[in-house]
Amino acid sequence: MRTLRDIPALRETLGEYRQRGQRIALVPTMGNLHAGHLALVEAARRHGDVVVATIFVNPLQFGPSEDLDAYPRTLADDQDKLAQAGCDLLFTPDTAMLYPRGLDGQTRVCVPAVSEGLCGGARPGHFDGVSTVVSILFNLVQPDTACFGEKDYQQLAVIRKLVEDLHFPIEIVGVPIVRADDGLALSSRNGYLDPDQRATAPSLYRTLCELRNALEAGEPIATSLETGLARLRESGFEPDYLELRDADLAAVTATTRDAVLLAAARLGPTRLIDNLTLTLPR
Ligand SMILES: Nc1ncnc2c1ncn2[C@@H]1O[C@H](COP(=O)(O)OP(=O)(O)OP(=O)(O)O)[C@@H](O)[C@H]1O
Ligand SMILES: CC(C)(CO)[C@@H](O)C(=O)[O-]
Ligand code: BAL
Repeated sequence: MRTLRDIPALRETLGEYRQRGQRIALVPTMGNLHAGHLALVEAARRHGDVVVATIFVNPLQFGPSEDLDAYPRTLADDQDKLAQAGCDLLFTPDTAMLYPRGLDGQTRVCVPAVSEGLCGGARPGHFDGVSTVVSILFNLVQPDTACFGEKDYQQLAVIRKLVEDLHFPIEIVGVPIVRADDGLALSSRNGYLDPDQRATAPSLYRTLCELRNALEAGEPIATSLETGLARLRESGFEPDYLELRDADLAAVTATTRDAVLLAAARLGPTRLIDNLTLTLPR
């Protein structure tokens, strides 16, 4: 696996792939890789002839009081994992390479509606930062396919709309959530949890499972969500949101069948997200 840090070298190598007629599958990440990321690489291998991963902790998607500085940076370990997983090329630009005018002068991409509420409500400007960096990566790599995790359900919806609205000729592949044995969705931020918090963390998933069962059995939505929120608080979480939306993240109506439960909740300073799809009864 090659690791490249600058744009001209990236373009040269991508040009060689294209000359050979190879289809390019992209896996954008912020590093500190775990089995969830490696599932994206596996999906990328199925969809492309060459896999290009990126590691960039994007300052544009972090709020001023968020964990940009603390975010784990583990490049050597990530390189080993990616090479073993069959990644062909790793692009690891720094901030000056992607945003040469600085963050304030940077042109931004905003995907309306779907970026609002949920994580977009709790993290103002977050999805503009994601949409901007993903657009830059799409323009630089010009992949045939790009893989994103369903753990970041709203992010995946934002990127699908971005690709449609900006006419990027890229197939977006959503990859199912990879969980620990106790159900906790794998996340780089799980590393912030102390042992007690790590023992509590799976109750986010357990609460979503209980709620899904209640909703699929026809329990009323509002009271089920209230019970779920109370359960999270009893477990020690401070919820940002717990919502039921339709599969496209629009409000649920009387005719909605395919729905998704989405939650973000804090355990101490650590913010965890998770979601579960379900089918509402007729
Ligand atoms: N458990 C998981 N299962 C499937 N995909 C995942 C999982 N965790 C992360 N991903 C996906 O990996 C990609 C890169 O995510 P990122 O590098 O932010 O990792 P992360 O573990 O989600 O970190 P964070 O703690 O910042 O949310 C995203 O498309 C994300 O949805
Ligand atoms: C898509 C992404 C790599 C953009 O920085 C990031 O939001 C992530 O890791 O999910
Ligand atoms: N996994 C999404 C990146 C973020 O939380 O900033």
